[in-house]
Amino acid sequence: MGKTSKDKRDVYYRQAKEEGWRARSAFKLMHINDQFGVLDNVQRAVDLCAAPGSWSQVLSRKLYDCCLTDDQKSEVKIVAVDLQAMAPIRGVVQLQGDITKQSTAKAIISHFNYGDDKKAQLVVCDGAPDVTGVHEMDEYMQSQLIISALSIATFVLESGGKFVAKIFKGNANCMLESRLLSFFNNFQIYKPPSSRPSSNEAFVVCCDFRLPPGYIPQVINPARDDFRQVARLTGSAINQRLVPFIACGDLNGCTDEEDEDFTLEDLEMTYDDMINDVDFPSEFKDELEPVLLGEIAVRSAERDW
Ligand SMILES: C[S@@+](CC[C@H](N)C(=O)[O-])C[C@H]1O[C@@H](n2cnc3c(N)ncnc32)[C@H](O)[C@@H]1O
Repeated sequence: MGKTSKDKRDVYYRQAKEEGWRARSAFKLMHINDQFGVLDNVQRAVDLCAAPGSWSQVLSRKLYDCCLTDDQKSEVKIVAVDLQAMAPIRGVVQLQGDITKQSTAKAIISHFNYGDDKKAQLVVCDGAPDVTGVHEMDEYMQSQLIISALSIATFVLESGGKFVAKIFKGNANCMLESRLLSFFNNFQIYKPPSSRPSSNEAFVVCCDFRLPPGYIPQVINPARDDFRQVARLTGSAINQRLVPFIACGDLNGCTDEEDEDFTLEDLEMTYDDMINDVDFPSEFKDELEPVLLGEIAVRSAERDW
C-alpha cells in the first residue's frame, strides 16, 4: 500500500472529513490556538496562502459564526489570499494572487487602511511552495513566502498583534529569529501534534507586535527588488539596517495533503518558466539553471534506465 493512501487514514484526516474541514491542516491552527490562544479577542485577521481554506474556516467559525448580532458580524474582517481560487467561506473576503507580488500586498493592505483601530490583530501564513525536490529551489521559494508574509504583517498588524507562519527546519533559523525579534516581543517555535512527525515543518508563533522606532513598513521581494535601494528610498536609517534574511530550510517531507510528487515534466516546465520569465533576476537564474538542468538530467537518466 502506498504511503499517501496510508497517511490519508490518519486520525486528523478522518476527523477533518467528519467535521467538514477542507483539509486536516485545520487542526494545526486549532492546536496552535489551544497552546497560545492566538485567536483570543481577535476580530480582524489575514490568512495568507489560504487555499483550500481550512484555516479560513477555523477563523470564520471562531471569529464570525460565534457573533450573536449582525452588528458584531460587521466588525469582523477576515481576508484570505492564495494563488488558487477557493470556494466561498462565510465572513471571509477572498483575494487571488501571489503574496510575493507588490500588487497583491497592496490589495491586502488596502483592506486595513482605515486607521490604527481597524488594523489586523492576527496574520497567519501556512504557505508552502510546490516542492520540486530540488532543495536550493525549494528553500529559495519558501524564503520568499516568509519574507513576504512578514512584510505584509508590518503594514497591517496593530500594535500588540500576532503572527503565525509555517517554517521548515533549517540552518538559517537563527537569522529568522533575529528578524522576528525586531518586530515581536515574543517568539516561539511550535510543532502541533497534527503536524506529521515525518514533516520538517513547524510554526513560528509571534506575539506582541511593535514596529521598531523609525521603521517604515515596506514591501520587499528580495528576488526582484534591490532591497538596499528600497530601504534607502524610505529615508529611514533603521530600514537600512534591517536587511531581509534569506531563509534556508530542509523541506523534506513538507508535502502534506495529496500526492504532490513533481514529475520530470513538472521540472522541465519550472525550468522553462524561469528561463522565459524576463523579470526573474539574472543572478538567481545563473544559480538555479545548472541545479535544475542537473536534476532534469538525473531524472531523465533514471526514466530511461
Ligand atoms: C499547505 S497549503 C495551505 C493550506 C491552508 N492553510 C488550509 O488550511 O487550507 C499552501 C498554500 O500556499 C499557497 N501558496 C504558495 N505560494 C504562494 C504565493 N506565492 N502566494 C500565495 N499563495 C501561495 C499554495 O497555493 C497553497 O494553497
